[in-house]
Amino acid sequence: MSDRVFIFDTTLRDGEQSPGATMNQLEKLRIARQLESMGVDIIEAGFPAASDGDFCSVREIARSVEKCQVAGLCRAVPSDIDRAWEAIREAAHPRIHTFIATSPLHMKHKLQKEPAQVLEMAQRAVRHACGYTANVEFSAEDASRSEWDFLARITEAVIDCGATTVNIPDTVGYAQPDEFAELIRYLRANVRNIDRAIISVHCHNDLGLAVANTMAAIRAGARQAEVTLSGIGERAGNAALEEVVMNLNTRRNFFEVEHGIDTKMLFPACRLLSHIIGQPIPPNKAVTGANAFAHESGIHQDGVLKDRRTYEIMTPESVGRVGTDMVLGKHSGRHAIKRKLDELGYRLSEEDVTLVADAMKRLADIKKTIYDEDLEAIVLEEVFRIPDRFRLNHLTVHSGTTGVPATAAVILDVNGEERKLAQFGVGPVDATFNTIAEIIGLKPSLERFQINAISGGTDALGEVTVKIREGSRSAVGRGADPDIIIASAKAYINAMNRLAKKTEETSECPAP
Ligand SMILES: CC(=O)SCCNC(=O)CCNC(=O)[C@H](O)C(C)(C)COP(=O)(O)OP(=O)(O)OC[C@H]1O[C@@H](n2cnc3c(N)ncnc32)[C@H](O)[C@@H]1OP(=O)(O)O
Ligand SMILES: CC(C)C(=O)C(=O)O
Repeated sequence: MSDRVFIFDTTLRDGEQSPGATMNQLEKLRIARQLESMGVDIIEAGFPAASDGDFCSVREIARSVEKCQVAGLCRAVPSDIDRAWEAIREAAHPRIHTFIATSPLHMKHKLQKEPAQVLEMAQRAVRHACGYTANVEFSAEDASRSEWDFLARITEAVIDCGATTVNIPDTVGYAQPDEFAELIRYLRANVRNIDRAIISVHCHNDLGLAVANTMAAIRAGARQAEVTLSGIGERAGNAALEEVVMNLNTRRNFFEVEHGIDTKMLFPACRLLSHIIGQPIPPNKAVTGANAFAHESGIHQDGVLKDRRTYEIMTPESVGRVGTDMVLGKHSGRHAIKRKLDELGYRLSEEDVTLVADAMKRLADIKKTIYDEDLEAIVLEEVFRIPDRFRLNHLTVHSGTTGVPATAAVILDVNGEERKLAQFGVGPVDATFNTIAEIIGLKPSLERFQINAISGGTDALGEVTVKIREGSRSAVGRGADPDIIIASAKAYINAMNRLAKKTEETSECPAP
């Protein structure tokens, strides 16, 4: 058996099924590029038959990603498979991923089919997909609640039809680690041709066991792990990529398998995702949470001061959380900035480094020390921001205790045309948002407003996240600035841009 575990990232497909985690095409492309430079083996880019928007995103990712395989998910029906192939066929390494449920519950009540019909559909689907490519994955949805004998028969049948990866999902997060490992061992022992395919697992987190089940399955012989950044996904989510990879790394002697991930890119990738979907990383999140390497109590601090290994089983540096002695400020040059970006896990083009360097100099004029978090906020703001239709040119706010309502005067660039207006509000943020909304001509409801200080001190960058909604469409936006009212305006405008982008994408993506 191979000692290499393939990392299959489904942030852009199952991850996007997480409530509130919708991404637009450009954002998906950015995540895909980050995954590619991190060394992910397969990117599941979406479900092309779901919508024209999904189709276009998958096609764009397939066109631009070179090193990874790009998978498109589809039901076991010919029209879905055709659509998936259409979307991924320009990829350097395309993969069709087709699935059908195999548990008695799903077959009887959802598919309303007999097991024999499901078996037949699975075989036909794999044969149909193999007509397009030799790289075909088959998933037995709800495998962990399926009858083992039937699961073994369908697995053997799809391998005979040409499937090269067979995925065993714990679709509803029901399995227990020992039991799931036993299932993998059972399939290895009872599927005649199992050596012709890679066994994959795809675990959900309904009982908080997604990573534990994935690790147990790898121990039992699974050689592909389906994961998402930060574990986002349907309901309680999927196994978190960063946790699975750091289990493999930290307990290398226990698992005795290799993977191709550059672990220094884990933290930046999760931060990028968090920025894009507007969902902060919980402080106690393993590997990437703010507290994951923090030591609060005296005995722990004493131990760490004497030898970090007493309470740290991995180093923050190994997952891309760096704190070096190189401090950036207004006198820093391009080389230092580039080196720091590299340490932080951002592999940027020369053009993007220039954007970051210019923004850093502007910030350094008003803030003496630029911390890593400040630089990261600049990257997210300057490089990973979608092209703006609305841009803030000027903002002045008056507020205080004088009895005069807060007033905001805003100059916005709207599609290249300068527009100005002043409005009142209950407070400075309300006045600013009212004015911006009036200029743009949209009046979305504000569902979330959150502000965090990025680094310490009263001159810290403030990072604002907002979520707005207009009818069925919602969008999150972020903005960072040492002035929290400006950060709020940037976040609101960013959300407005993303709301507008969502409308454009649905109408822009033509069926091929
Ligand atoms: C576990 C997972 O994460 S699975 C992936 C989940 N992702 C998605 O569902 C993607 C988004 N989905 C969609 O956009 C839509 O559901 C579509 C386009 C796929 C299908 O839409 P519709 O044709 O309107 O069907 P709808 O979603 O209402 O019902 C699903 C149908 O597919 C059938 N079906 C479900 N899974 C499969 C499968 N793997 N293979 C074949 N048929 C299937 C269902 O039995 C049902 O059939 P029926 O209409 O004969 O009762
Ligand atoms: C389609 C499969 C892979 C899936 O997402 C699941 O079973 O959860």
